[in-house]
Amino acid sequence: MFLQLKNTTIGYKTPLLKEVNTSLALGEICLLIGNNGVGKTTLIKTILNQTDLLKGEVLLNGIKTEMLSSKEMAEQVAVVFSKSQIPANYTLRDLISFGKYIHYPYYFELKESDQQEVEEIIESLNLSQYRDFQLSQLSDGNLQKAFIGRALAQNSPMIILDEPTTHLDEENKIIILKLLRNLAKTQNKLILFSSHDWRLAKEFADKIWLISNEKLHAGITEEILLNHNELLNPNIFHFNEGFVAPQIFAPELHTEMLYSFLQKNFKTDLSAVKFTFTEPFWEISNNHIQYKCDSFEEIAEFLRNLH
Ligand SMILES: Nc1ncnc2c1ncn2[C@@H]1O[C@H](COP(=O)(O)OP(=O)(O)OP(=O)(O)O)[C@@H](O)[C@H]1O
Repeated sequence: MFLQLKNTTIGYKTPLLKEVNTSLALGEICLLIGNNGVGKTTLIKTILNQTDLLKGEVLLNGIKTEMLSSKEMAEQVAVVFSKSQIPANYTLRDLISFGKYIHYPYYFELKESDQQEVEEIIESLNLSQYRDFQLSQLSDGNLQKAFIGRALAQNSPMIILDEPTTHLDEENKIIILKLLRNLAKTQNKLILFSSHDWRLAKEFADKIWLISNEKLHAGITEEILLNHNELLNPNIFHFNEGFVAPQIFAPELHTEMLYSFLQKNFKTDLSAVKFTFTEPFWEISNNHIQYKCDSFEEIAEFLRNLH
């Protein structure tokens, strides 16, 4: 296991997360989730040895992180912070090249093989046409890719990203998440990333680390979701408190859409109403009344007349 947490307690004066025992292997991609302020960034900083542990150990590649110099740490882990400062007057190629400088003093010329590698990273991220752009001229999506490129140039086995999809539109979020999963699978990188877009991000993650109630719940994505009903339970979106869902017999997407429509528009208990979707109609039954609707507008009208 590349990253190991052993009886780890993290926090500041008071603990945020207690007695964690878990690990991650190379080739895995893990999503770190939890409400604002539960300690995601603190956990990341603790792994990076930027914040002191309160108790226990963190091991990277079998070595306690507190034993690693900052250079040795950089050889093991590359980091992309969401609030990364944009260095002024540098091009995209410069930024990605910076990843190589963990290996040399800053005044060194990069070796030809390093320059070649930087070019390959630029190509692999589909950024060739922006190679010589100033960073301030890049779109948010491409800038985020460039920061990931810098992390790749560092050649470390693990990459940690703090909210890599913040500020991106849906299309760019998916591009970044696909890219991260590809890196884990094709280059055997261990990727740990936090995200508030976790409903989307979970589609790309092998594992989830969920922080709640000062505990870290770690496991295979789908298993964590199954065991933490509160994450997927649509009740959390309920706009109307008094709404109780009807029985719905329909394909998954139709069920979801009907549920979504009803919970926004009705405050009532619909548990006695049964909806069955038989293309192209919704058959509705309620206390021996049968009705057929072919649009959500008609369904709304039917239900309004019912109550
Ligand atoms: N240097 C510090 N000293 C003391 N307390 C801190 C320090 N940094 C953060 N905290 C507190 O620790 C708690 C966890 O903060 P952290 O940034 O780790 O949460 P987070 O889960 O990343 O939150 P968010 O989702 O909002 O980014 C917060 O209550 C924060 O105020």
